[in-house]
Amino acid sequence: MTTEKIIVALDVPDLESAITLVDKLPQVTFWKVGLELFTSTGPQILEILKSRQKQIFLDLKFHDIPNTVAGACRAAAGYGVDLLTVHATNGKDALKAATEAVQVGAEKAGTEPPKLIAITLLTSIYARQLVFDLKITLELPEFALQMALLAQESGLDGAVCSPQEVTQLRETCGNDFLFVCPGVRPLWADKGDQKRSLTPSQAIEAGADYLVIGRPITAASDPELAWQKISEELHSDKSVNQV
Ligand SMILES: O=C(O)c1cc(=O)[nH]c(=O)n1[C@@H]1O[C@H](COP(=O)(O)O)[C@@H](O)[C@H]1O
Repeated sequence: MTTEKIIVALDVPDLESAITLVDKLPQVTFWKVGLELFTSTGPQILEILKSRQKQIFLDLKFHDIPNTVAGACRAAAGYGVDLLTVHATNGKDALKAATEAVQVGAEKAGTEPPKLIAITLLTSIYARQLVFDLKITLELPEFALQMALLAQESGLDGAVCSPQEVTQLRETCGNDFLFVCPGVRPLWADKGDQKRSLTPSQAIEAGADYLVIGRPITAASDPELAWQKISEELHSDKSVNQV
């Protein structure tokens, strides 16, 4: 297993903190820029990551009417990023429009289109919340599966799902569909707001193509040591890890 499958979530408030972290972790090849950092810095952070030859997951989780989602995807595809997110619950019309829009946006900018992936169900949601707050009566794994299938039928490249559901989703969607799994926690890390997590090696074993890991690395007192511990866990393929 290679650490190239780890995408580190650059969830920091400003450009200075982002650059400090990127420079502290030169081994990280794939960074995720999400809502906090992109809202704070705009595309400048993407240019900085590209100048350091990093792969970029632009996680803006678009959720809106088809025309608006398509416009946002067209613009985002122009940045030349590698992965881009929308919510599967946008529905089929918006997902199809988004799929076309990334092609158009990338072509216009003269760059490769990003792989477009859909959020199935946020990893911070647990089964009781799905029923009692969101009023969704499908069993949680079934709901996640239906959202992945909707994304696949709409022409997307993959989905974001919890590592707890990835095996089942992979079985149905097949190996050509990309699965990116956040909610990954080594045993020594705090779960925080993540409700459906597995350890890094369990997540890989379950069939994730990529793991997204943020705070266990970025909020650690020693991010380099945290990265090293996770890499060692993956290389030794052990899910049991000591502090
Ligand atoms: O799209 C995502 O990356 C995402 C989807 C999801 O269901 N759950 C989830 O945690 N994420 C993101 O993955 C990252 C997880 O960060 P940590 O909980 O700090 O490891 C955050 O940047 C979230 O925005």
